[in-house]
Amino acid sequence: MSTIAVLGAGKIGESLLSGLINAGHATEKLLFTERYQQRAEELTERYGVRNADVAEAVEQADVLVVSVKPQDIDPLLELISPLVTPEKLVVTLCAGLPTELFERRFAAGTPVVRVMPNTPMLVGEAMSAVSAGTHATEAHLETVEEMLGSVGRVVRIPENQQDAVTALSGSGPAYFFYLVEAMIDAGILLGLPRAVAGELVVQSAVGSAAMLREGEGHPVIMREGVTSPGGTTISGVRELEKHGVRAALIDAIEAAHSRSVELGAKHRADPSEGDED
Ligand SMILES: NC(=O)C1=CN([C@@H]2O[C@H](COP(=O)(O)OP(=O)(O)OC[C@H]3O[C@@H](n4cnc5c(N)ncnc54)[C@H](OP(=O)(O)O)[C@@H]3O)[C@@H](O)[C@H]2O)C=CC1
Ligand SMILES: O=C(O)[C@@H]1CCC=N1
Repeated sequence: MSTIAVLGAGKIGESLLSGLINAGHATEKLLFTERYQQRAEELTERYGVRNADVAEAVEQADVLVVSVKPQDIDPLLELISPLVTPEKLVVTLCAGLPTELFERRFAAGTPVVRVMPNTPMLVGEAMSAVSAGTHATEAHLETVEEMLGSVGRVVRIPENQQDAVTALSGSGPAYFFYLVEAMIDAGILLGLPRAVAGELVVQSAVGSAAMLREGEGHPVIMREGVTSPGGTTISGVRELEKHGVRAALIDAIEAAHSRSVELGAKHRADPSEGDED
């Protein structure tokens, strides 16, 4: 079992720690670094995982998971670049940041794998997409896939698709939660108690997700199955169309993509690559 250090245990770093522990990863084989002592103490208390300073984490871990905000990457790289050797595997979860940024900063030959996961990792239902950097081998990819496979599903993609994946499945849970929030508000408007509205909406979401996962048809076919002629659903769907909800979702995901490109632009060897949007 590899020793994994999470560098920056914020929301996604904590999701990973929690998901790995739930999946049976030994807590002694997990480490994390954090900026603030209070946050570090909370996490150690919650998960029984050891907080380390950066030097200790880099020395002791086989796999270094970089999970700070893209805006915080430079100071972290300053600290770890002199310490990381090519025997380590670096896994970056940072939106927008290309593997070549890490490769430029680390010792020649250091393997880097870029990953875009999502927070359902917390409950073992993440969707993660992985891309190998220049020096990452099949064995490195398999190590990452094994780690992420224990907390959800994993696909391999070319790195030039990572910004799109970030917008779609990285940010995706936020859009589903937003929809659920809005539907619960509608229940409240119609006079249902909040708890009842919440249960109705969440179970409807879970049931719909299960049908989608079973893959028994295209989402359009499943929606048609709910939409009785002259019935209630078509009245609702007409409002969604009138308000341009489909276009709004497409625009939202396109905007998230642009932001991912923008976050990476200043770190690319050729910054003009970020100018496409
Ligand atoms: N949240 C999500 O759903 C997803 C996030 N990601 C990516 O994961 C990364 C983290 O995102 P998220 O978890 O949301 O952000 P958070 O801000 O919650 O987490 C980042 C954590 O890293 C800490 N940190 C910053 N610099 C250092 C440092 N030098 N050493 C140790 N700890 C440090 C931050 O501390 P402080 O609070 O003081 O800033 C914070 O606790 C981002 O790059 C994001 O793109 C990828 C997929 C999904
Ligand atoms: O909002 C963000 O930037 C991160 C990346 C994908 C999900 N959360």
